[in-house]
Amino acid sequence: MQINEVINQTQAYYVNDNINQTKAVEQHSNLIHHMESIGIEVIKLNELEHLNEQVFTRDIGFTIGNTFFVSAMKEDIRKKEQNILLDWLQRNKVAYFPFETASIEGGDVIIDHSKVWVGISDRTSKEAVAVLQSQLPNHEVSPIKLRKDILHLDCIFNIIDAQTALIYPPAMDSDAYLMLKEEYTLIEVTEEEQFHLGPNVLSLGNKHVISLPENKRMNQKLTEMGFRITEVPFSEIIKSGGSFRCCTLPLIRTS
Ligand SMILES: NC(=[NH2+])NCCC[C@H](N)C(=O)O
Repeated sequence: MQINEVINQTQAYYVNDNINQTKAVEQHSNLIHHMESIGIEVIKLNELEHLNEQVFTRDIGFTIGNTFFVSAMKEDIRKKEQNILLDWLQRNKVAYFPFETASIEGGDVIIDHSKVWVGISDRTSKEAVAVLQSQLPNHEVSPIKLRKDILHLDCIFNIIDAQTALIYPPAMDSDAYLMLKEEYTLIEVTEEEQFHLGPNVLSLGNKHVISLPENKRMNQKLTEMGFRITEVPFSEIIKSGGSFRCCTLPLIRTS
């Protein structure tokens, strides 16, 4: 994992410093270890050395109800990741819906039962949102316009239990913010926490959340609200623009 080709703002910031690969691999293994230790079955796709973004598996697809949607990636380097996913889906006989035209990436798709929030970003288009809505007649798919410098919706918004969400309001359209405020108790993160991808925690259910040790204030606030925080170091991986949510892709949703 390295920053060779800059495809987002976080990478632009860290490109000279770049990624300590040994440390990145160690941090990623540690995340998997934590997940397995609480009974999550982790499936790893084949890794290809030259696919530097492959760790961000969240973006290549998403499950809604019983359907697995295969994303249409915007960046060429990431399109190559899809072959490995398609091969796995076919070998395991998992049916899927492939987005073929307009681009959409899983980091922009946040699912809450019958509500689906989709970031409109440089990576995800309005056209794709319309296709998604047509595939999901029993869901309400709502677009959320993101500020230009924001990569994906999950960099600024994440649902962590039935009624609570983390949010960085300045980076989204104000109408969308008001809509989300109606739905959730919103915990606002600071600019610095957003820069460190604070909202991109991994929510494991039952108020258990995996978060970065750097985001002390945010973690403390969550703890006070009754969440159980496991701090997992991920400093090398976030240099490429994604954190815990981006590095995971749930395959089964019960609702
Ligand atoms: N779900 C996410 N926020 N993913 C982050 C992906 C980061 C990756 N370097 C990219 O630019 O595509």
